[in-house]
Amino acid sequence: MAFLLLTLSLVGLIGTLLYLFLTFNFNYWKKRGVLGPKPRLLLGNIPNIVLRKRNFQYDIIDIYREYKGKDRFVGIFNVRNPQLLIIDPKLVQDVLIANFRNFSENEFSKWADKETDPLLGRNPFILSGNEWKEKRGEVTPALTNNRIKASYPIMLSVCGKMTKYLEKETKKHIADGIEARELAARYTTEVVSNCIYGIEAGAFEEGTCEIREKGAAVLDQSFASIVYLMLMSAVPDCLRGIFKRPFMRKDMQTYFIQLMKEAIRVRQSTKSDRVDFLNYLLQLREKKNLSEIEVAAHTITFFVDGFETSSILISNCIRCLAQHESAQQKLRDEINKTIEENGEVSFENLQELPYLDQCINECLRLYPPAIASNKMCSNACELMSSKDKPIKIEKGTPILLPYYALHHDPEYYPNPEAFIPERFSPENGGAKKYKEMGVFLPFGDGPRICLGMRFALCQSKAAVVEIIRNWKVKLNPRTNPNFIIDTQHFLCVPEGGSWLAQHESAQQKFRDEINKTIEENGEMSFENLQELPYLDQCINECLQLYPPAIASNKMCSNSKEKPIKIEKGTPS
Ligand code: HEM
Repeated sequence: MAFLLLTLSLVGLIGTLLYLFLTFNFNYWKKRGVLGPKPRLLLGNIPNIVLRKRNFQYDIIDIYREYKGKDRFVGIFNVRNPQLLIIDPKLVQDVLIANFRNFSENEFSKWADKETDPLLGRNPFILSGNEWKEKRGEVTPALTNNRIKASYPIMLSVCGKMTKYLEKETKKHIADGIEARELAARYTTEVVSNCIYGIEAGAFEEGTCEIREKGAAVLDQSFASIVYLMLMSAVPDCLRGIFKRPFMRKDMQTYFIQLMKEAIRVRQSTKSDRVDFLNYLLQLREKKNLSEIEVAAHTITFFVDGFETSSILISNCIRCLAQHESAQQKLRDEINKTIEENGEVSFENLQELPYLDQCINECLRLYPPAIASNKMCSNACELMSSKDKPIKIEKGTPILLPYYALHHDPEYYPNPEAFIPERFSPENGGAKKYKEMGVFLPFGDGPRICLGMRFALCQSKAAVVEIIRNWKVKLNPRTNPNFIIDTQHFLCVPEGGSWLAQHESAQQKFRDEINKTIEENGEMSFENLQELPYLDQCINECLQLYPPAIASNKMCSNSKEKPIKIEKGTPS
């Protein structure tokens, strides 16, 4: 009995201590005069990090909507940890640009470091202070316009491989069609392998592609890691070191270091002088005497920050165009006109195609791959509330910038759920207008703006051009037409995927018919020409769509009294 009483008292004591630990901070924002929803025990204000009934970002979007107009920011809790959610776009700009000195760190830097994560810990996204400046400074020259231009022919050659792959796949008649993100991931894997390591990944070949699998695994693991680190926010700062674990598995690190070594070996043995990323890294290694780990860390940046984000942009853009046939046709016309005039879509053309730019921007607005940005206060400072009351922000306070919620706010974007590329037309002020308002942030802004933005836009635009010029894209019925952010993902990925309806490109089907005839008969005889069924169908469809004689002007040749009196000579 005494033992039972003792056990019960102990359980009660532990329960009470745990309860106090989890809730003692719940008046943190109230004490500072910051508005905010009441947090729940264990769940805080972002319950779906734990419950996983929907993507936890929807919890944040709901709070944004509820508190918009009430103040410039909201005080919320992640489990028990106070965070400041910014609502006013002017304040978002302040955090990113004007007041950068006080918000220069990403919250992620609390969780990863060079000791636990030798490769990820050297990524500019994670670093802070002088180390961040140094590493960012090292990668920046590798992504100049000239280097991206030098990579453009490689991107075009990967585009060609993608088309061949699609031609093969469409003949297989898979009931569900082709999943757009899977297709785009093959493309970005091949581009990154070629541009960064100078080696072929074989991402469009039959069977498994090792680089693709490893690249995807780095990020799959990251989702679990994000959930883990959100939960670990509940742990006091002084205890965090005990729970630190690497985000990248040891075998992955070894794989990517080996890959980089092999790439360097091949480059040096072929004495190639390709002006690409690897070439730049080799020069940098010499100049700064970089270690193996440091060089490998730079290559990993592309996999971690660029591979998945770009494939999401490409697949979401194709999805939007598949759902909006007239936009798709308008884009195809723009591409075809450029090819007609220049014989190709050059690197310069790609930057200038206005409708392509609008489609990409509208897709980045609707579905920004990074749904929100998690910053951290790096120096204690004050932020002004809407009533001009200064609020003290402590060093280390997480600051949440809700990119998706801003992009979907009807005050800035009327009819925000609709795909309307024309919002970004030059006549409407283009993307610049929204950037200046602080409401268009797919790549962030300020000194920590995405380093790979131009590379990402170039590879994504090249892929979209390639697909749209060759294929009429439609969604397979397996695709949920409503875009619901996947519960399992921390980036803007649709639940269930975007399945593209399979149909052969008319051009390819036509080419196959001609080749088959020549193969069988050695030539295209006069008789063959009359008999080719698909040629006949194409010609008829074209005549129906664009009859060379737009109308016919006939004349009544007999005067008739009934039923309608038509005088002789009346044109009809
Ligand atoms: C469509 C594709 C991409 C999107 C939407 C995207 C988006 C972003 C966003 C939102 C940030 C954080 C900005 C902030 O709020 O602080 C970021 C940072 C970053 N991105 Fe990207 N990104 C893309 C592709 C790439 C690529 C291809 C690279 C390859 C190098 C890259 C490298 C980085 C790096 C290194 C950072 C950290 C910069 C810093 O902290 O100084 N990104 N990106």
